[in-house]
Amino acid sequence: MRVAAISIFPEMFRAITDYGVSGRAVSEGHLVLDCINPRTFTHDRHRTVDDRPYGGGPGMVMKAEPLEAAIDEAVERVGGEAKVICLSPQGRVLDQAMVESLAEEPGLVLLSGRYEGIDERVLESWVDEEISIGDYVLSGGELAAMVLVDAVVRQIPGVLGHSQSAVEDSFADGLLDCPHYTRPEAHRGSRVPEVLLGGDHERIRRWRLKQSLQRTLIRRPELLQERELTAEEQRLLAEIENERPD
Ligand SMILES: Cc1cccc(C(=O)NCC2(NC(=O)c3cccc4nocc34)CCCC2)c1
Repeated sequence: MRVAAISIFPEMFRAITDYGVSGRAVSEGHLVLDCINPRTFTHDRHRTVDDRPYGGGPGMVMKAEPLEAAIDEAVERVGGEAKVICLSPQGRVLDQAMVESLAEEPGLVLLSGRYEGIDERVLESWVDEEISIGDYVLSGGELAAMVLVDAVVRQIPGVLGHSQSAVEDSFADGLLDCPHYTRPEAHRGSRVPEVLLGGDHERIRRWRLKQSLQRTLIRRPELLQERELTAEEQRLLAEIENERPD
């Protein structure tokens, strides 16, 4: 997958190109990430990318011209058929279904704002979709762009080893994760659940699924509303309901 990230802080993207799963995806060629700085497309002495807002008010607004030139370059780098996404608090909040859909795109251009935001004419004419990673105030869109790339790159075949993708398959479909444990068996007097110490893999699978269902029911019940439950999951939920203290 080819991605072009537009940002006045391109070095930030080293966080995903140089580490972990996304870093390996880059080194193995599953992901090509170009970072494009709108400042490259300024022509004044101060390389201005922002200016004061019409209508007054605090802060600055990112100028349309440098951003549009950067988007043009980005679309070319990505190879023409690119979906142009602006990471923005006004966007649709990212979820796993959107991640899986974005992973099907041949190329993505990700625009990250700074200051108070970007000139609206860029959104109107050049941006296909605005996406948010959540309802809180950030200093810029770069971390959001990196969250999106990290989530999307895990969907690319060959990026995750079999074991990791098995984890993805079992729980990425809308449940919270089960508890995880590793050595030692007893840590500060707290022991690992006996079921995990035996070798009964079917019993372990069922225990983990029940734990995920229980956590989802307690912490994020709304996730269960949206999700088809298998017969087994319905049985386990009934067990959980019966075991719940009144
Ligand atoms: C709830 C709320 C209301 C009004 C402004 C802001 C806010 O944070 N404004 C600042 C900016 N925020 C983001 O870009 C941003 C923020 C949050 C999630 C995101 N997902 O993608 C990009 C995101 C926008 C221009 C520069 C950074 C937040």
